[in-house]
This record gives sequence, structure tokens and C-alpha cells, in this order.
Amino acid sequence: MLRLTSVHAAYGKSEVLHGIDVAVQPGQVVCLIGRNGVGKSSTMKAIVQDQITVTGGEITFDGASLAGLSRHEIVRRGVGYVPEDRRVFATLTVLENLRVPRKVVAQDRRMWSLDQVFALFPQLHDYRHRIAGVMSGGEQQMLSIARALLTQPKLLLLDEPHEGLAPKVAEEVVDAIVALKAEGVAMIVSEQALNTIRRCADRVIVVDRGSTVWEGTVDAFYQDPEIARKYLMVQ
Ligand SMILES: Nc1ncnc2c1ncn2[C@@H]1O[C@H](COP(=O)(O)OP(=O)(O)OP(=O)(O)O)[C@@H](O)[C@H]1O
Repeated sequence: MLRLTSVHAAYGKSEVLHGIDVAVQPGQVVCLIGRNGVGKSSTMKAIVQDQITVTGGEITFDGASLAGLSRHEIVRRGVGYVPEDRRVFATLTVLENLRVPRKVVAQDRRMWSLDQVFALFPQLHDYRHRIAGVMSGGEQQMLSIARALLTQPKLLLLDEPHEGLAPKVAEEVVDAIVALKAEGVAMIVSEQALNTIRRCADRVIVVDRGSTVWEGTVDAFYQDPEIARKYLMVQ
């Protein structure tokens, strides 16, 4: 459904992606891994055309190029994005945040209602009248994922979803990812934690210095511990 072929991308004149290849099939969870600063967030930003400019290669979604499309159009086509910094509207309540996404009417995907999103994140229902800015990092992360689901994505991009969260809360976020996978939501998850990869990934893509350097199944990834040793900070 999504394919990046030899993607190059730059912030201004500074090229940070020099050959990214990614393929995601419907219902698949792909973990994008690599050390800090190798280009995982930039890859997600390149897909949704956020801050970074794609300077080479090709990005296609459902067979059509995403080149030159607005962020809104990319979301409308079915790519949901949960950035690393979450970007909840701090002064709005949970409910108001969840009413922000524009209505999408589409027959080609699973549609999410507010009630279904609350069923996935019961805590958000309990806190629905709370101001988002005072919630914990984990709650804001769940709100950010919930809001992205209400854009009715076929594919969800989650950038370091448990960055900076306490281990117990991080585990709850991983539980939500596993639940979404069970619902058939395709995802790209930028990830450092091997435990998360084990729990939810179908395929693993390793990025190093702005390029895809390895791609394969989770089983193949675990059969070759040298990959994690070489490209992650794992002893
Ligand atoms: N807005 C920006 N402007 C200029 N350079 C940037 C910007 N954001 C990231 N970079 C640079 O792009 C490169 C890739 O960063 P990126 O954030 O994509 O890496 P990452 O793999 O997601 O790492 P991290 O886990 O630290 O977020 C780094 O050299 C970083 O300094």
C-alpha cells in the first residue's frame, strides 16, 4: 500500500535522507529502527511532507504518487501521522481535540467512531473534559493516536510512540499498538525497544545514516543478532 523507493530528502540545503526504501502491505506493522539521528523521524516527515522536502526517489500510496500533495490531501488519502512531539492542542479539552479532525467519508477502509476510539482508550473517555495540556505524556500520546485514528487512516505512522514515557505507561501504549494491529490497522512504528518489535512487528527496516541498510521479517531480524549489535545500541 505504501512504497518508498530510494527516497532522498533535505531540510533546506541539508540532505539527511540518501536512499530510503520502505514497503508496507495492508494490515502489516513495520518497525523502523536505528540509532538516534539516523533519519527515522525524517522518513515519516517525508511521507507526510512535514517540514522536509523530498528531493529524489518516489513515494507511492495505493499505487499513486504522493509528490506535490498537501498534508491535508495525504491525510485524506488515508495516511495518519502521530509525530514524536504529539502536537495535542494544549488549551483544548480531550473531546475538543478529538473533534478537530475533518470528517472523512470513505468506503475503502475501516472507519473509527468516537465511541470506538474511547473503547480503545477508556482513560481518554474518563478524562474527556480535561484540558489536554495538563495530562501526562502517556495520556497525551494516547490522545494523539486517538486523534489520528479519527482521520480514518488506512496506514498510521507512529514516531517513537513511547519516547520519554515511564515504563508502565510505555507498555500501555504498546498494548494499544497491539490492539490496533488486531483491528487490521497497518502501521509504521519508529522504534528502539526490542521488546516492542517482538510484540507487534511483522517486518523490520533498519536505517543508518539516512539510508535503508537492512529489511526483513521479524524472525530473520532475531535470527541475526549482529544486526541489532551493529545498528542499534545493543550489546
Ligand atoms: N528540522 C530539522 N532541520 C534540520 N535538520 C534536522 C531537522 N530535524 C532533524 N534534522 C537532522 O536530520 C538527521 C536525522 O534526524 P531524525 O530526527 O530523522 O533522526 P531519528 O532517526 O528520528 O532520530 P531520533 O531518534 O533522535 O529522533 C539528524 O542529523 C538531525 O540532526
